[in-house]
Amino acid sequence: MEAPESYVKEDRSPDSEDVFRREFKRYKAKDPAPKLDEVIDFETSRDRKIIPVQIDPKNITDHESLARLGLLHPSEWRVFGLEGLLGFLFILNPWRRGCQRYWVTRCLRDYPCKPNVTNLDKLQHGVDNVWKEGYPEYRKYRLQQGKKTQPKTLLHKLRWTTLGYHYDWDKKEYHQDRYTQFPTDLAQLSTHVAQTLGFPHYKAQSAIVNYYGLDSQLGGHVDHQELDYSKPIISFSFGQTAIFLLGGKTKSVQPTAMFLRNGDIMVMSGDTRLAYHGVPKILKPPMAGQLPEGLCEEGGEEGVHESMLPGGMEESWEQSALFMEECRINITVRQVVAEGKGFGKRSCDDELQTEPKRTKESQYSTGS
Ligand SMILES: O=C(O)CCC(=O)C(=O)O
Ligand SMILES: [Fe+2]
Repeated sequence: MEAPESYVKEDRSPDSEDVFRREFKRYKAKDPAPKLDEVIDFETSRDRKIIPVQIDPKNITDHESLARLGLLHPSEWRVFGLEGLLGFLFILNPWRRGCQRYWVTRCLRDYPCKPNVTNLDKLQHGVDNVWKEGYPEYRKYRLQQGKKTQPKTLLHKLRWTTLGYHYDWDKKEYHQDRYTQFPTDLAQLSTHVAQTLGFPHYKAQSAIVNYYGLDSQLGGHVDHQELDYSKPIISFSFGQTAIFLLGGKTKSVQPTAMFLRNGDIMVMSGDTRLAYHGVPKILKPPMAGQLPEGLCEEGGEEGVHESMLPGGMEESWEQSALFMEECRINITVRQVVAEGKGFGKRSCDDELQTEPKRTKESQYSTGS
């Protein structure tokens, strides 16, 4: 698979003039830039479609682990649903001070290392440690910005990393043998978030970490290759703000546009587990080189796991910060197979029947 210059994994099916696509194009447009007044903003939560959600205190079983992973006590989380989108949950930046840096650092420095899989593997000789090999050149590029003719660097070309069961983008499937150990910290984070939101026994088995530049998009798609639809997709956003479109089971459903900002967590379950979604735009920061507030915070709160404290990251953060000035990271965590079931059988036959018509193109395509 060739890495696209601009990250467009866009749907090119014949019925392309569908509502989802129309909205995608509208938000993607540069000139004129779209009006953003209809984009749902959970920060101000003014839209009448927004429904506040109460966490069931019975689900808060291990707030100390959540704290160690960098999250506020769930009683402080601001959780929302959206009218007409059953199973969708939005948690507005529930992180403790300074704790997002840890996850950003993991996504940049550690998760893209071998044996995990990245889009760069097929690009060239194979890169063992993308950050280590790519950062010096990237830094030089950024310091010389203005010379637009300069070719993009290796780090600019990093588009995704897969973890756990590695999604095969060519065959468009997971395979039981394409597996490397899922990172323990991310598994803990996902299972604790899932448990708190009422999804006990969640198994984080696979993740796609997406890296977006300021000109990147992710075309409309449904994540339907997992074999257990009864388990949610949990999405963690860091860095620059995205406009996220969440539609319905077909592309004829008018999608809802919302901002996904640094620190926000989103869950797609129930009806929205198989909904079309995509990212038509990353918003440029108000001032060039501006980091989201949460990434400027220095942490050091009590009860946070030692490895998450900035002490161990001080030197490296300066580098990560430079990169995050022009980047958005999203991690989507998935449970691929139901507990006790193998790869042979889909565990939710009911959902299978209601699955949307799939075209080859409606899945991830590289856009190249
Ligand atoms: O970047 C996002 O918010 C969405 C990512 C996504 O949909 C995916 O990786 O399947
Ligand atoms: Fe997705």
